[in-house]
Amino acid sequence: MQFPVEDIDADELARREALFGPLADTVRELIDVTIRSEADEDTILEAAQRIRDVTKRLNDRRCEGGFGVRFTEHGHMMTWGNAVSGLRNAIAPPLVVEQAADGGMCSDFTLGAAYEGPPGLVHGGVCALVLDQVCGMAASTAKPNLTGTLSLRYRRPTPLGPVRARARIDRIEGVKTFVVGELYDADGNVTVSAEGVFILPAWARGR
Ligand SMILES: CCCCCCCC(=O)SCCNC(=O)CCNC(=O)[C@H](O)C(C)(C)COP(=O)(O)OP(=O)(O)OC[C@H]1O[C@@H](n2cnc3c(N)ncnc32)[C@H](O)[C@@H]1OP(=O)(O)O
Repeated sequence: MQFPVEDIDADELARREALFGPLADTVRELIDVTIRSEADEDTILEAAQRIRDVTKRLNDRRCEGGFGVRFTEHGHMMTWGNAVSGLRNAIAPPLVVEQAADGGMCSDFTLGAAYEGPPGLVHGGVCALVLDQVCGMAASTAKPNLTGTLSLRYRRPTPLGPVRARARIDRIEGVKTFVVGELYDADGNVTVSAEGVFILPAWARGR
């Protein structure tokens, strides 16, 4: 795995965040309204054409593959393509994950129409996606641990709307970090609980 270092200072980092963050926010709104719009046919056809035009312009210059995980010269990590928290990723809810008082990780976020599975409810795969990220971050505060096994118990449906995710380390055994986590609905009920084994990969040992 490559982790490129970009030769940019804090001002340039802030400039890029202020440029690309609102673009992703706008596209996220677009995704939501693409699902929910009840505009007339002409409006929909015009919108599709305009989106094609602007997509073509944005495509003129782009990086190869995904964004990757990049660092600034001062060690700031840019996970801007991340599917759950990426600043430039419009399909990310996005999650802002913070350290909780118990030393684990916590995030409050909203899952709208783009994350639906059963009517009005969050898709089970989206619950897994979010918990993988938050459990992975709890496991990776010191070293990069990859998901080896993630076991989920779907205890009750997760309604679309405000959701909380929490995760913390249960124990560490050699290269394996065992993590537990939960999703909560707006009333504070646990909807999904997770147990994960996160592994410090062979290529990262001794680094
Ligand atoms: C900060 C950002 C956080 C982001 C979080 C997002 C989380 C993610 O999405 S990560 C991406 C999804 N995960 C992956 O793609 C991982 C794919 N798998 C792999 O790369 C490898 O199989 C990997 C790294 C898990 C293990 O490979 P390797 O490093 O060679 O392990 P290896 O040396 O064989 O085994 C080490 C130990 O782990 C155990 N182990 C290996 N694989 C697994 C597994 N899948 N589940 C449980 N335990 C495992 C072994 O039994 C061994 O245990 P012990 O030390 O007791 O003998």
